[in-house]
Amino acid sequence: MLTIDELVKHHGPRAVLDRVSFEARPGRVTAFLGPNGAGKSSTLRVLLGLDRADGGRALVGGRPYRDLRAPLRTVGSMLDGSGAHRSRRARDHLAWVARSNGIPRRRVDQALAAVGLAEHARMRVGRYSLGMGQRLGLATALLGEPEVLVLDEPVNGLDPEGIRWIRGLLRGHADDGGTVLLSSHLMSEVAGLADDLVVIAGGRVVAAGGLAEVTAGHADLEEAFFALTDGGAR
Ligand SMILES: Nc1ncnc2c1ncn2[C@@H]1O[C@H](COP(=O)(O)OP(=O)(O)OP(=O)(O)O)[C@@H](O)[C@H]1O
Repeated sequence: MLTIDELVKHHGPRAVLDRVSFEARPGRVTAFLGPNGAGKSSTLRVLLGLDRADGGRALVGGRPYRDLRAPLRTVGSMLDGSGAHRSRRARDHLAWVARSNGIPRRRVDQALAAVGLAEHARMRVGRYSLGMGQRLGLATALLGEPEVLVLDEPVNGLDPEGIRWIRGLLRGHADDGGTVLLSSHLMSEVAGLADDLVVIAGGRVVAAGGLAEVTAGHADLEEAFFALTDGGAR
């Protein structure tokens, strides 16, 4: 369960988050949608303890991220690709992350297999394609078998087969009772995957609810998105 409650964030005099509130619930895939610069990454950075809010709260299972005892075993995340150094081999990177979070070493190969990188485990990350880097980022998120997944633009760089694969993976996680929050600025990416939508524009939540609820009265998800975000130009 993720709870974002009246979150406020300023950069200089500008409010980039203006009392943002929503929930992402277990057993559901929640898509966090908005045009470029809407405030998606800013929200996720506060949620994951990478940035401080100027007001409000962001909670993972009822606690602020910084209070989690074993964060990667509670919430797996992916922001900005794999997070691994280019000179590192994928397996060594994951082993290091596992060690730092008290995660059993056997999880390294399991996570690599889960994202289809078992055969490239010893390759240096600098030689990975964009899509392979995304898969490694996901392996890192899955490493601690967390209940919650928070993914910023997870589909970036994936080919159609990769997109289909990640959809199945996230669907399976939610169907097993997990909580999935993923951000996207592309409607087509989340159509057919998300159960719930949160639409943000100009730092404010402009719609939130079930897929059918948010898209009611619009021809499709894309039409709803443009209507809710003033064509993404806000
Ligand atoms: N460190 C910073 N200093 C100043 N402004 C910032 C900073 N970080 C973000 N912003 C501004 O905050 C606003 C929200 O940015 P954010 O990255 O959260 O948007 P986003 O919805 O994730 O967009 P995108 O889809 O392009 O990733 C933008 O106008 C951005 O320029």
